[in-house]
Amino acid sequence: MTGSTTLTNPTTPSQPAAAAGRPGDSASPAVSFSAVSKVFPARSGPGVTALQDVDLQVRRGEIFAVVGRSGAGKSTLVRLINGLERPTSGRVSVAGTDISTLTERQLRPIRRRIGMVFQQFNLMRSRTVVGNIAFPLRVAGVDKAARERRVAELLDFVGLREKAWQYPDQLSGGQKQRIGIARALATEPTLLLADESTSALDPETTSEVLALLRRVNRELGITIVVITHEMDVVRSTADRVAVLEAGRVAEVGQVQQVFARPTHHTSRRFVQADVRQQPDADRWGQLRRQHPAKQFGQLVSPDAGLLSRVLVAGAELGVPVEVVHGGVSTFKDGDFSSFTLGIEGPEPAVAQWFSRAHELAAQADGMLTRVSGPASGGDATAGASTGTDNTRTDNTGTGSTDHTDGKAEERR
Ligand SMILES: Nc1ncnc2c1ncn2[C@@H]1O[C@H](COP(=O)(O)OP(=O)(O)OP(=O)(O)O)[C@@H](O)[C@H]1O
Repeated sequence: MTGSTTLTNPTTPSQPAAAAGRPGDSASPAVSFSAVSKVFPARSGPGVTALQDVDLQVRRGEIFAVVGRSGAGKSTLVRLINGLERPTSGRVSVAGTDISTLTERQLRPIRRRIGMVFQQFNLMRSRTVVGNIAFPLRVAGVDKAARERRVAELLDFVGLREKAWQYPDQLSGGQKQRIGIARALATEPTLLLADESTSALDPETTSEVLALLRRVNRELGITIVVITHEMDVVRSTADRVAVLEAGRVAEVGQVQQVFARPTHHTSRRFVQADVRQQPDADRWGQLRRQHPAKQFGQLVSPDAGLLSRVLVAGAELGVPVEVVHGGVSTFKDGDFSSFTLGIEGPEPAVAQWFSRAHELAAQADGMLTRVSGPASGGDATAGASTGTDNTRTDNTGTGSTDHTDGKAEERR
């Protein structure tokens, strides 16, 4: 039995290099969408535009998340990557091969290099765990001895060897998904598509499955595209994220960057739903009642050390600054801090502190937004986003949704 990280390839290496995503083709991205639109014809009328002018590149070796609300076009995007749908216009390439015009037969070796993990696991109830994992190997024509070796390796990798002869109905949801992942890895894919792979699981089991996906990426070097509507999945798992809104890419970037400075109103809503460290409307009201003499600033940054630097700047300028709300969120490769600060003192000194703190925040790839005015509740994430103009003051404390949306549209 080999160790958990030394998975071998039982399939015959008959696929063309570009399709398989093997070395020699290393310059091309794992997946590339160029001006892709997908329109589903309707019985009458213009049809449903599921994706419109999508330009995206998934880099080799990364975990790339696609987040969007129901109907945003996430599943259509996945189905275009594995060739189950064809673009109405534009080009979809997998490991450098344009798959938009390939026949079913030409698509087969490419699909073999793409593993799929599903929300509802899609295990065959009539087959044992071994039978389920071995199934794609049977289809690929792998002989019995190689199949058995591979299944044993995969069961070790996902830590479920003792379940080998059980049936799916005898497994918990998390175990089913780990078997689903083992099956997806059977033919040694270079790309894994995880479509809402944790949506049916409780939070603890979700963490286990996401940890397994991170191991698949780290130890096996497999590129992963994670489709989700949950920002905490993005935060804890992905390197980069694309936010889909009504079939268009609203925003794409490094996960921490998108959390720190979401530039589109849809991204802001997703971030806001996840970053609990920012006060909601009730908490804003409470803060203003507790600190009637204070002004407020919202400090966000991937650098947790920024907080102490802005506090020191306050001490140097004789402006008392204190943390009144906030905390640190954990990401795949680091942290993201969000603190609400209460600032007190005469206006020239406070303005001087804001100016200095803005500079410090910019140096730390973070952002400080000044929040003041009537106690009308707050929307700190939206406020933070408007604060890309560092000199701005959010006088409503609500993030002025109309204004921020307008800004975001300009930036698209
Ligand atoms: N085969 C189809 N025929 C017609 N319309 C479709 C088809 N597949 C998807 N659509 C439409 O395309 C749009 C995008 O659907 P898609 O399933 O890709 O979204 P989604 O983001 O995956 O949503 P969900 O999270 O609910 O699964 C929706 O308006 C949907 O109704």
